[in-house]
Amino acid sequence: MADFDSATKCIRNIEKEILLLQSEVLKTREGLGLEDDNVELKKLMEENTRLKHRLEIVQSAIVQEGGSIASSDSGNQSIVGELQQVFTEAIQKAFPSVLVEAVITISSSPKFGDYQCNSAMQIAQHLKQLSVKSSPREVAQKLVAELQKPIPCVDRLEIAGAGYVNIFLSRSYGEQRIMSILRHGIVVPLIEKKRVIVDFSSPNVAKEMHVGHLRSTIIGDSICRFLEYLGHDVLRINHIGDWGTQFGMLIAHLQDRFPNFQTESPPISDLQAFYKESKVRFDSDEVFKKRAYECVVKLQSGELSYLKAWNLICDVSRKEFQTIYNRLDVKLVERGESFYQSRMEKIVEELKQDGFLEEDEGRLIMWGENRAGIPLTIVKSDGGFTYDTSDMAAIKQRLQEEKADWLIYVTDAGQATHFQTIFSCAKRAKILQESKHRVDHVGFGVVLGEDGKKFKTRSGDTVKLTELLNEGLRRAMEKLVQKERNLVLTQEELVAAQESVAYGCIKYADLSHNRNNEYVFSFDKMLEDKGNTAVYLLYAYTRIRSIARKCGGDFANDMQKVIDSTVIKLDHEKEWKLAKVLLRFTDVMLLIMKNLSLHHLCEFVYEICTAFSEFYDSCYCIEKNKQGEIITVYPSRVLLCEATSKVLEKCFDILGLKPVHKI
Ligand SMILES: NC(=[NH2+])NCCC[C@H](N)C(=O)O
Repeated sequence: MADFDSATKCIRNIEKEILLLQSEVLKTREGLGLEDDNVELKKLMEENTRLKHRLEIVQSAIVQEGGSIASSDSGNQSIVGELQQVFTEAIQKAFPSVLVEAVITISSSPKFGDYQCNSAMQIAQHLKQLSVKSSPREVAQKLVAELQKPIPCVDRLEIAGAGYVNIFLSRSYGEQRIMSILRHGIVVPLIEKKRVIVDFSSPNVAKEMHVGHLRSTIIGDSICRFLEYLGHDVLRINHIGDWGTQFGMLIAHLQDRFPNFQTESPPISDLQAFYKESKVRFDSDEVFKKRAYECVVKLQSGELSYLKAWNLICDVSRKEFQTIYNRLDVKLVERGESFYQSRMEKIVEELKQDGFLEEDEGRLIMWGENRAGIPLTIVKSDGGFTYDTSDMAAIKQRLQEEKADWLIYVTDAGQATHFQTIFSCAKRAKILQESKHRVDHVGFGVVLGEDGKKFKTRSGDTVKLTELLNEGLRRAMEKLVQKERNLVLTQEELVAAQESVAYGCIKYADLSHNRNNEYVFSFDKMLEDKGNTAVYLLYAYTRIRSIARKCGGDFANDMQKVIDSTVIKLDHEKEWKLAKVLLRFTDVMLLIMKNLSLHHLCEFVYEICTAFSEFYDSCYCIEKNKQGEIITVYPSRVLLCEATSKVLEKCFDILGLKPVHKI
């Protein structure tokens, strides 16, 4: 592994060098437009030749390093990455004057191969600009001619249509890779490890934790699982709304309702009702309102009995949130808005001093770069801080104190502008540096009911999450009983299956939709056992797991022995098709790294399960006689099942699904 890491580092350095050299070559080439008698021209041309020569040396070094990685038994490299590299090199050799990186896509139909390189058209365009006439098909031919040396993962290349290069994967390469998954497990893709802070869930104290927060919880947790799997150092932050003026009225109301709250814990079970009561008083009673404001000042100045009252109120919500997190198995570190109080004071002073704040009708506002969009309100006209202030203090704390390289915020898409402005202001204030930091606002659409309207109960109230999860459990059990699973499973197994299905389907329904779109919450749909649902996948997985068990002998008891003594052959079309899907795992991971959209992983898992079911329908893994006794077991196929279950397991882990042994 150490060798592997250093080889990758080396490649990365070389790649950087190449980029630098390429840009220099470009600059030098631009010099070619100078008049003939320009003395600089000769120098530049010499420089150009020198750089080109240097580029070739670096490229051949890359090929050597790349070769050593491909031949090492890491068994889990990105196929798209490898093809991209080989094709880009071929482009550079065949068309040295063109600076185009190869684009590799997955073919839309098997007749176009497994992968495709469609760069010939782009290259032809570039050549045209350089006054070289060449059709895309000719370009493709030249490219393929350049690719005569065997590429480890490729069986053959074909030119099709207007100049597409169809790439067919090599079966023996596929067999080796599947064997490697069995021997060494799935190797984590090689990427630079980062310190990432994911801000998600983040409900508000004393207010409803609603389906929007549930979406944030599910998506955020899955993103964390994904990043943790890749080996990043992840801090999961629950940025709860636990500060602000509403605490004034809550504390004032608490003092009246439970005067001895300091010694006896007040029995507030329904904090939302308590909130509503205090709000009614706040809106109708001037004396109460005045007292509420005084309470805020006392709380913010840190007076003990006020802090105590505040904590009591937060505790009620905290407990409610925690039961939801426990049920969904989501881990979070609470660090609410209150955490930033002193930091808000500090950053306001700094922003003032640096001249970033402007007065606007008594408020202090801050514009982002180029004064685009709407400005942040940093200080309200009454001197108070806002949501914007806390996010400015938070971004600074996360980048400077926590030394994060990457910040992710998971909230509804409605907050996109807020975060873009925060990022923009943080750049202006030199807190955020684009060259050093990555920031993402991971937005998502609203949750709708089956009627296409905002998700509400029949009576029009917000749906309580505890009740929603309870309904999930009830409906999951109904489904299991319908399938007569209660007759086969023990009580314990049945409950395990119920929880796995209920929470699994709620999470999966959310994750499998493109998060940018609104999404219709429907228990009926998510509990269907056909189609891209958790139920279908959990059943498929359990079925795959049971195959080895049914084979008995070493298959059931000592899989390692089978792995050590079997050579996988993927002769049947359906075996090969399934294997090719499995081998896309790394590329799916790398895609999600870019766009943090987990529906790609759901589509991938679904594709694995459908490819598996095609394989299982056409290929015997076990043959039985009429009496139902096993007469033949096909070890290679059983191993393909084993590899499939390994890949599925990883994906389920990332999606937060918990498969059960029996279902
Ligand atoms: N750093 C942040 N602003 N995180 C998101 C907070 C979400 C906010 N509490 C809400 O309910 O909408």
